[in-house]
Amino acid sequence: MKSGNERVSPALMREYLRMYLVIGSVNCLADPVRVVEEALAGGATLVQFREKGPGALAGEDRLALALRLQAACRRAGVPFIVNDDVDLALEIGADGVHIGQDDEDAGAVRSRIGNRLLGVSAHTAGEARLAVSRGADYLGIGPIYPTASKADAHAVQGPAILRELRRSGIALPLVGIGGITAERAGEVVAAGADGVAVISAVTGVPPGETRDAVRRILAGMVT
Ligand SMILES: Cc1ncc(COP(=O)(O)OP(=O)(O)O)c(N)n1
Ligand SMILES: Cc1nc(C(=O)O)sc1CCOP(=O)(O)O
Ligand SMILES: [Mg+2]
Repeated sequence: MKSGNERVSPALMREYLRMYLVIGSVNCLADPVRVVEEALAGGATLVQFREKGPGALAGEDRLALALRLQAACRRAGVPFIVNDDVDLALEIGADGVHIGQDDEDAGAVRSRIGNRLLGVSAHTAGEARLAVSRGADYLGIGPIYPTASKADAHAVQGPAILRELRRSGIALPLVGIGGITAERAGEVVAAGADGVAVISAVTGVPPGETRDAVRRILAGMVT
């Protein structure tokens, strides 16, 4: 990723959001490092380490996996973001953090992480405006469609939420998340997202097919 001491520009952030892989070991049918390497070869533009849920790694195993995935991203020049755990992100020198409405306060996280990337989940225009004022670089908006990858997901919003946020004046880079497939990626971007964040559409394909899964999603966004 481009390094420097300044906040990421909205233009570069939009590029990073294009094909955003969210991944944890529990999501994978193959070694997560292999999945990430193949996804990067297919054109993934940003990777989030989301190691949570039943069966998730903890302690040293979790740290070791984070370091291996981070190294794969560094080799590919793609930013690596940690979900929820600001301490882990700082410990390993990650490129950023993604937090939700039930996580640490976005303003406090911004103070802790300096100019690293900060993503914040938002479900309404009010949450979006607050996240912007607290220093978010992008917003994760979802679930756009039904998802089996997050047990405590909010109600499905449909692509309409993206149009609504844009209409209400939210100009920050946005990424749609939740149930997005190659077939649906085009309508998510057409509704106002700068890209798509996916788990199962990439991690749920048979080993060896990950690169093509990513390529199909990218192709689905070309209008
Ligand atoms: C890109 C992106 N958008 C939204 C989320 C969800 O974050 P959150 O609501 O904090 O839920 P968890 O992922 O922590 O369960 C995300 N992780 N990434
Ligand atoms: C991590 C996450 N956050 C969501 C939200 O709505 O904020 S939905 C979700 C899971 C996305 O996984 P899949 O691509 O397999 O549906
Ligand atoms: Mg969270």
